[in-house]
Amino acid sequence: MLWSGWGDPAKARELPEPVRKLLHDLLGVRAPDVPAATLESVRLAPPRLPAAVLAALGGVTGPVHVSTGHEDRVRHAGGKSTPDLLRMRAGDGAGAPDAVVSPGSHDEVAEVLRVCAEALVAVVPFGGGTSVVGALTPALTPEAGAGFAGVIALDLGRLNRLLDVDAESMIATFEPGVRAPEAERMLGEHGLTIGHFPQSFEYATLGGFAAARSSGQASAGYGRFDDMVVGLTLATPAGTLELGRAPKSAAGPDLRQLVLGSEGAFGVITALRLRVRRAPAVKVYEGWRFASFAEGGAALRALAQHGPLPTVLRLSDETETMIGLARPDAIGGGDSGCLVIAGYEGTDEAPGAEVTGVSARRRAAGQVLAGLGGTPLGAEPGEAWAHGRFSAPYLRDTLLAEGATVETLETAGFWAGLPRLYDAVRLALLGALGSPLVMCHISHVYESGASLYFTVVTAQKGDPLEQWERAKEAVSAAIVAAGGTISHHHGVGRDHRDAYAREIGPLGAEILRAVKERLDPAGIMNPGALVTP
Ligand SMILES: Cc1cc2nc3c(=O)[nH]c(=O)nc-3n(C[C@H](O)[C@H](O)[C@H](O)COP(=O)(O)OP(=O)(O)OC[C@H]3O[C@@H](n4cnc5c(N)ncnc54)[C@H](O)[C@@H]3O)c2cc1C
Repeated sequence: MLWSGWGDPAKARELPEPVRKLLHDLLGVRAPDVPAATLESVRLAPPRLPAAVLAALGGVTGPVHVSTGHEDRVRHAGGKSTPDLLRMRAGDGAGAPDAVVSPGSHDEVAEVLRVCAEALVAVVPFGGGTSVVGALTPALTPEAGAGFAGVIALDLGRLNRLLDVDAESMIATFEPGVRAPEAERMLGEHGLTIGHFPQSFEYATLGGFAAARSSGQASAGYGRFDDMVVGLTLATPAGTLELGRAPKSAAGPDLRQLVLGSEGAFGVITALRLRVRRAPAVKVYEGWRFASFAEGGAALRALAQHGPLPTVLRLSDETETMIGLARPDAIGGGDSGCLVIAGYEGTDEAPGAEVTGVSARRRAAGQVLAGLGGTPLGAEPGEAWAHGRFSAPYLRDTLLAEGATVETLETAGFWAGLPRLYDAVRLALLGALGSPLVMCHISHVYESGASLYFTVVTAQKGDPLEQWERAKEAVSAAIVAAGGTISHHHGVGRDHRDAYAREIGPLGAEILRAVKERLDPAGIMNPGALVTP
């Protein structure tokens, strides 16, 4: 992973000429005066951890799995939000932990937590490091500086095994540090899939998906990640929680839901039992055009409420369609109207395929889309989307280097309130940034509502971090005021913490604090994330 950007540097993307021209002519983007920092030049505070603590941690994991090296600290200094990348490009390593510790088992995790609680060392569980909500940077917030002897990143990369496949119950048990492609490869050997394909698929881990309540591009067919977790193990400073002994239960509130989305603030997920599906034999993706976002939205709602649901269902608004963002390999060559991508995964061979098979669902969904004003565009847009589905984030690095800030943000609401939410976010962004390019799509649908996912591109003016923070504040306030949730799938971290507290109200925030105090009495777990200290 590129330390100051996204992904494999070999996959870096050139900016298509029409996009470059648009940026310069329409948005007034100009290349920054100062070149981006090199890894070696990133400024870090001297590591604070006392030698005795480092020795105790090394005694748990083996000294080779405790690092205070410059590169390790830089690589764990934050996630991959645009502010994180701007800080890295400016050589600002203030978010870096004092050490990176890599445990190899649940017991080692539990023991590291014990050592850290005793020595008052803050612990940041670190999966793939792809958080976009400031969930990995406690050192940047005053509450983490105060009172702690230091901060460690607890890198879960060594917990990378598939532990068990129960083919009868269709459950796979994983360690949390398995990256998504590796999880799919291992399950593929059993003819199975998780079906979770977020845009961060190449680098994010299963533990991170659970801890941040992630949702993937095929959520219409496979569900959100939190729907897939049937059981888990959580190591906390107060002991271990084992949760989930049946697919559903009426035995009181479901404590799994307290762990899902807990973002390392309560403990460390050390094992996950996931509901899995048969790997699809057939995958078909296609495009449809609607005249407007409202008409396309009505068609998606009909599919969500009355079926049949495609596996992938995504609707771009007019601006996103015009730019061609759903087809990142051909960006700049967009079209008019609003593009829908519908994908169908499964088989045509299994019993009942005449109703639930790929062909049957595609035919029936096609009738709904056509009946509600959609024009079929055939396979080409669908295949272009599938081909470029993980490549858009690479463009962000190119845009940052050009002097444009590009960032994404998302929310969700009930169908009836969605148009108001859409307008509120757009207005907040236009008000805060002048004349940015604002694009939106719907890619997660439910019977009662959907998510809205915005991509914003703007010329950098003054300090780009401050510029974005102001815009983000305005948007968060607009989302809360318009009745949306502060996050459908990115999570809370530090960036959304205050808005989340407003969303759940003072009593809700107190409940969270009480849970944290019980599981993490010393307050060492990812301080400042999720829960207002
Ligand atoms: C380019 C890009 C595209 C993205 N696309 C999507 C998308 O399509 N859908 C989506 O849902 N998200 C997306 N994200 C956000 C991000 O990938 C998700 O939040 C993902 O779930 C994070 O996983 P991770 O392994 O990288 O976790 P990290 O970023 O390492 O950690 C995220 C949070 O979880 C905690 N954590 C990690 N592992 C554990 C564990 N084992 N136990 C306890 N806490 C833990 C961390 O402390 C942190 O608070 C995207 C991010 C980027 C940069």
